[in-house]
Amino acid sequence: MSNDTNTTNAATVSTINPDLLKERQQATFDVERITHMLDGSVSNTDRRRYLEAIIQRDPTGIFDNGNNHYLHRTDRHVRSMAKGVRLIELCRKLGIGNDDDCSGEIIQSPDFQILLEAVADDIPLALHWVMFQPNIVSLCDEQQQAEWLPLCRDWRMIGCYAQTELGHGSNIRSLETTATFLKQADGGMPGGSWIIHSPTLTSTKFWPGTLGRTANHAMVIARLIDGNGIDRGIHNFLVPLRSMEDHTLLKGVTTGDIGPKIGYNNMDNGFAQFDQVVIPRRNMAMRFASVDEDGNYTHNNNNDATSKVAYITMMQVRAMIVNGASKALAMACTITLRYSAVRKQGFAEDGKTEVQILDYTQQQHRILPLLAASYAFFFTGRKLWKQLKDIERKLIAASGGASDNFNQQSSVSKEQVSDIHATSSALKSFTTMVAADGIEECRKACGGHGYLSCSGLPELFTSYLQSPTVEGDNHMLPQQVIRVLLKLVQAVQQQKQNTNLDTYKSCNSYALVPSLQAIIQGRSEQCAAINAQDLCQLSTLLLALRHRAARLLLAVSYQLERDMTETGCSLPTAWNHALVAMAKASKAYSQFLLLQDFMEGILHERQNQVIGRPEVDVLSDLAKLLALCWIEKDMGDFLVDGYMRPEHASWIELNVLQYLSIVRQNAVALVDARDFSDFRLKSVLGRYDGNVYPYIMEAAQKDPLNDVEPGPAYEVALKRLVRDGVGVYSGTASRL
Ligand SMILES: Cc1cc2nc3c(=O)[nH]c(=O)nc-3n(C[C@H](O)[C@H](O)[C@H](O)COP(=O)(O)OP(=O)(O)OC[C@H]3O[C@@H](n4cnc5c(N)ncnc54)[C@H](O)[C@@H]3O)c2cc1C
Repeated sequence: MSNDTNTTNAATVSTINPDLLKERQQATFDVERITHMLDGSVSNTDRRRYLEAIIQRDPTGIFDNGNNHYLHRTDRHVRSMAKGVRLIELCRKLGIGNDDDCSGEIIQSPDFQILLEAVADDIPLALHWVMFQPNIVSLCDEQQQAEWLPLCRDWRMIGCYAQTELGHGSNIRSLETTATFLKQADGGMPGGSWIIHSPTLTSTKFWPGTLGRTANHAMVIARLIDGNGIDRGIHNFLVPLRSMEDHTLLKGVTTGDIGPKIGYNNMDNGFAQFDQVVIPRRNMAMRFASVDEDGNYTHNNNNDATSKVAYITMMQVRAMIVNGASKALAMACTITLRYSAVRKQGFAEDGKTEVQILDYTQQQHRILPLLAASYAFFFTGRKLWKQLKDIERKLIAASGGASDNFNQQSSVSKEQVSDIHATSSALKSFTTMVAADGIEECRKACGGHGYLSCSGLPELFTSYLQSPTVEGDNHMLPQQVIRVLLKLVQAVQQQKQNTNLDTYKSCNSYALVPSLQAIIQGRSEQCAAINAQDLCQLSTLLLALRHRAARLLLAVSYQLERDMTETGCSLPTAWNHALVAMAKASKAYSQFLLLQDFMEGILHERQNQVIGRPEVDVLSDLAKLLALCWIEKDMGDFLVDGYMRPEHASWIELNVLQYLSIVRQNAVALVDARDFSDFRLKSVLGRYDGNVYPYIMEAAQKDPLNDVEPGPAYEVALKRLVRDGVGVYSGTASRL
């Protein structure tokens, strides 16, 4: 393991907590093989460990996170910026990004992502690579890219993505910032200009990360008013905010930080107001639409494939989010499961031996399904990434063709592009919700010590809490999922009228078709398990999740139809009535996909001999536990239409208990396999050596509140109470 070399206080193997040692000794599989599987190969693991060591041993010491909790917000912002700058300096020294396929772009190198994670702190520059640069690549034409990308590569231009306004977030059609065309003849720059303006208070850009104090440019989303005064809706504009020489604000621009947030406070999420800011005409992102020197607006003649490539590129962030959900949840599980193995409360039957809290079934029931989910998210995140890359590759190959030949020229159908949008939307929504709730559950499961900052869990939780909101609010995304899936329902419904379902064959949602057909045709699907043993087969559990997903999807379709035909509701009203059902259907679809990908992933790794039989067994146990717990939680969904019977419900409960105890044996080894260093975990409870108590005390003693005796508040306040008697009861009547 890399962990024992990670911290300055690292324990040697001989000082590892005996309970943790015992947990590791009883593992039934090879931990390293799963680590290699998660990294992608043995050499990837070696490379990751090498890069992590570079961060941990950096001679400047800047990456030390030991004092994070004691720093004031401003100091943390400054320090994390210094980490970001040192990281880039190190990358240049190490030649990261020098490979042919990166052409000097550090952020294109997989090593950069590893180093970023190794830093284990949020870097204020992040939106530059998460949103700003990808926007230039996707939405700007070649000439614009040639001009701006080298500046980004060299970290002269540092950008953010400014879409959300004070008054509007989800409803981007109501954004108010304007970009009004000004001809040269009317006083504009040579070739024409845009005037970027915030006409109202509510049009203030509010929330963009990196905007407040860091970025010198913003990709601003504004309403385009062309030279003929026509509002063309929202478009992207590259707006300089600050001088690239001395970082001073440019004329007409006001920006600042939006203030402390629940978490993610290294980051300067910002506001910006524009007072008639003039930028060149060519600062409009012009790949898909352009405006000429006379202010005439045109949609560029890109074929469908080209626009879909841009769309797919942006969607890749979603795959990263699913993978991020896996890692964040796995970190929380690592902390909580190691701590649960070390922490003892209550007595065993002999009345003397104390019980590891991990042995309580309730503790297992709270944490082990989350551990299983973190593995499921890994397999799905990886598959989603591969699917998106594959579609992107095929679309790029087809992008020379004309728009109307799109389906013929490309092996990617329009249905497939919509389908991957639905898949990624459903998974983003579900996995980030599970991860956010799961981290908090892990925190609570550590009792009082989980409430300590030094447990690492509060910051993990509060930083992660943004994920359900950003990149599509989790409660909005199900609408997009259902909008796509309803077309599949329609195609299945119209099948008798010769509608071709073949176009859906390479779609993820096609897997729902057998259940959709059965339900539509009135053939009742029923769970075939005849005993508890049957009901823990992965294939049986997957069929149950498929049936439920299909049924809930059809329920949305029927509800919309009923509302509109029987009660005469308009579509928007019926749609609003169906929102709750949509959320349920989207979640059910995600669970089906996740289990299916988990099963396929295990098989794939086995076939490629990345893992052996013992690893297959332990991963299959995890997959079973996950599916059983999901079904147990929503049992009503499976009983309501008779898919399952009451005896199935009791078998599920029995099986949950059985698989909790099976998975429990390998719980610590399964989190060890994630190979999070102590440096990354930043948790006294989750330490690899399990020496929890000395380090809790060390953290307490380090608190600056303990620096002076008799306490910093004594002289300025407490003394007046205790010694000077301001609180002494004088017996007089109230004067209020
Ligand atoms: C940490 C953080 C970082 C961010 N970074 C950026 C950034 O870099 N750039 C940027 O531009 N923005 C950024 N944002 C803003 C983010 O994109 C928005 O917060 C998000 O899109 C949600 O919009 P909103 O906050 O206006 O919520 P609202 O749209 O006001 O939503 C509030 C509630 O209403 C519900 N709701 C709204 N409309 C509907 C509807 N039609 N149907 C059903 N329910 C509805 C939502 O589900 C939600 O529960 C960031 C936000 C956070 C918290």
